[in-house]
Amino acid sequence: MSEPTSGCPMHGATPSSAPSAGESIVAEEKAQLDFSQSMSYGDYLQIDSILSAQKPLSPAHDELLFIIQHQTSELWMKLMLHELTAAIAHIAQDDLPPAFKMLARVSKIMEQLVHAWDVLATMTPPEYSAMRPYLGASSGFQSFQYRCIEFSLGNKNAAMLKPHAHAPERLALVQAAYEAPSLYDEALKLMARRGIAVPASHLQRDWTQPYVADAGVEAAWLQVYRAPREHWDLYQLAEELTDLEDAFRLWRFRHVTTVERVIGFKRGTGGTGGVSYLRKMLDVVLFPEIWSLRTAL
Ligand code: HEM
Ligand SMILES: N[C@@H](CC(=O)c1ccccc1NC=O)C(=O)O
Repeated sequence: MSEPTSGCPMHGATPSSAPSAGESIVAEEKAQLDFSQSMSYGDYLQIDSILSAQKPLSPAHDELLFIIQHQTSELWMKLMLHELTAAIAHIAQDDLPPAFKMLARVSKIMEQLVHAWDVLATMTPPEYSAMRPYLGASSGFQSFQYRCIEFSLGNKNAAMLKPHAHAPERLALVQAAYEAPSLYDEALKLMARRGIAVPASHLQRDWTQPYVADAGVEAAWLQVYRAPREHWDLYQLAEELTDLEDAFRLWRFRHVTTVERVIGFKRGTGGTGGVSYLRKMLDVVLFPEIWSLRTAL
């Protein structure tokens, strides 16, 4: 078993012979204390493997923050993808109530990641500069789970497959998300199955191509928003998509702002212009007609 990277705060405390108040409470509660024969908390959660996965490369104090911030984000992204892929599958099967539950969870996870920036923003430019040289050419740009999320939400771009070309298993996952209909594509197919006219160009197409906004699709959503009671679940779906894109926009904004406060306008380790690239990403609109219909309503 590998050692955890940090010590327990109580390490070194000597137990006294008389039972303490805490010990009496534990005895009264009859909590199980012997785990030599049964599965414990750490066994079930694989805590040893999680806590041995932080391997700072620099002597900088703040590198542990940086690593944990990214690792926890990747764990939340794993759950997001789990929920998102299941939600897409449920929509494709006309089974909306579970999809609503899953999409609401995805939005809450995204909100959680928005708030997570507050922790990272405690790192100052000199603190980050101390560890940045150790990052080499690595960058969040190469996160395969992040790319799967972008693709599942319809932001398709073939160039984003390239950083995964050297790792066939990961490439296959990103490629699958790239080739599949996105959440929005499935929402439009659902709308057509419900008898609302959606342009054929948006129902059967090469799903690897970036989504192009369309007046006919806006007209379709307008029918829903002009008579919500008649199309309640499509209306609810559209509002859940709005929640999700709203939260994602906040995440992008907090990212670019944190990056500017930490590295200014330096180029990114991933090779992009840095803040200039991330600012371009603020212009991405995932579900365009869901936003434009509001002006037309
Ligand atoms: C001090 C903290 C951070 C800095 C300075 C930073 C900087 C950058 C920069 C400059 C880029 C552009 C790509 C490049 O050339 O490297 C980028 C992309 C990215 N970063 Fe960060 N980042 C930070 C924290 C984070 C965190 C906590 C996450 C959470 C997972 C994250 C996820 C990403 C992702 C997913 C991309 C790709 C975005 C896209 O392609 O739209 N970054 N980051
Ligand atoms: N792109 C960042 C480096 C960076 O933030 C990073 C490096 C390794 C793993 C994750 C990272 N986070 C987001 O890009 C930079 O240019 O400083």
